[in-house]
Amino acid sequence: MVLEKKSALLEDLIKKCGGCAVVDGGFATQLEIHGAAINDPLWSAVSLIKNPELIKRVHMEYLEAGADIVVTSSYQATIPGFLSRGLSIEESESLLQKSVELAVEARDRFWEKVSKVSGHSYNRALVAASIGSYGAYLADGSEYSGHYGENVSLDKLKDFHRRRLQVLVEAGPDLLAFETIPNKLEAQACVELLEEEKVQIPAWICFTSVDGEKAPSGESFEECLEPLNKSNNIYAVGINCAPPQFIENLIRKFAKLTKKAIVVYPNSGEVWDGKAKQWLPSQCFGDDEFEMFATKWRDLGAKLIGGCCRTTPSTINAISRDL
Ligand SMILES: C[S+](C)CC[C@H](N)C(=O)O
Ligand SMILES: N[C@@H](CCS)C(=O)O
Ligand SMILES: [Zn+2]
Repeated sequence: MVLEKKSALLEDLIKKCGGCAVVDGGFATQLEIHGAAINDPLWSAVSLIKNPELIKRVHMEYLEAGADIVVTSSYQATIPGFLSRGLSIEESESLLQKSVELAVEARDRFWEKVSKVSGHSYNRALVAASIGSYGAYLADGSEYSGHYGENVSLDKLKDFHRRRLQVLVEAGPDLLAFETIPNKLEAQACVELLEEEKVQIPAWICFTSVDGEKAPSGESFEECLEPLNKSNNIYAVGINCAPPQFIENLIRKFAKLTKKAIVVYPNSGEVWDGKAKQWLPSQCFGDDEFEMFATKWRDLGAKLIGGCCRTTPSTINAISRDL
């Protein structure tokens, strides 16, 4: 019942937006633009320790740009990651909770401000708690390979995700955003966990893709979507942090494989070098191209559209104007 009410909130937002809501853009990218040093095993989540005020500022910038959904700073925030930094379990859990609080505070402050302006065109945004893949935690680029090795079982992945999920859910986000999932095993672990934990918050699960056809593991999306299609917890499925030129084909593919809403928020087209920990120049798309792409993606049926790494508030502004 609670799950249905919360899903209705998202459904209403999509309706208010005319059928397609705008997700924010590269969170880590905007932190870096403001000078944050994130070459760190915790990547963007290091800012939860070092500069929480900057996190709030970045959320505000995406809201001002027109994001209807803001994704929290918890992508690479994990309890084992914080523990290996010398933090206690209590401190680690409180940072996870803080990631949701910062986004909720930004959303509430922004909404209070714009509500006073007559004729504004904003919607009250929703907060999606980011849950990065196991590969993101490994910080070795394996969210783009999907190869976790033979020792990584379904149970191990569930154990990895369980406590963080509980803490994030407890913090009260509107949605859960599983990001850069690279294989079927992890997608299945996430779905089973949502059921086992009786989570009453709708979720989306986004995969990466490095060839525009399959998940990074080489598994077909037909296989990967199979456990998701059966789950009431999953509101939307899609792709994040893959190059934008793959998205049209992938939406067409997903539309044949699922009745779930489709969510897409690609990166700029640059490619992440997991060893060197830097973005390699590649075919890279700017705001004007994103604007054109977004119309196409909406027309193909995507209900949630935004940007991921190397996109900025100006990208989101272009998408928002367009949609
Ligand atoms: C989406 S990738 C660019 C995030 C960073 C990666 N997990 C790492 O730590 O190297
Ligand atoms: N939402 C994440 C990126 C996922 S690839 C972040 O920017 O921290
Ligand atoms: Zn990304």
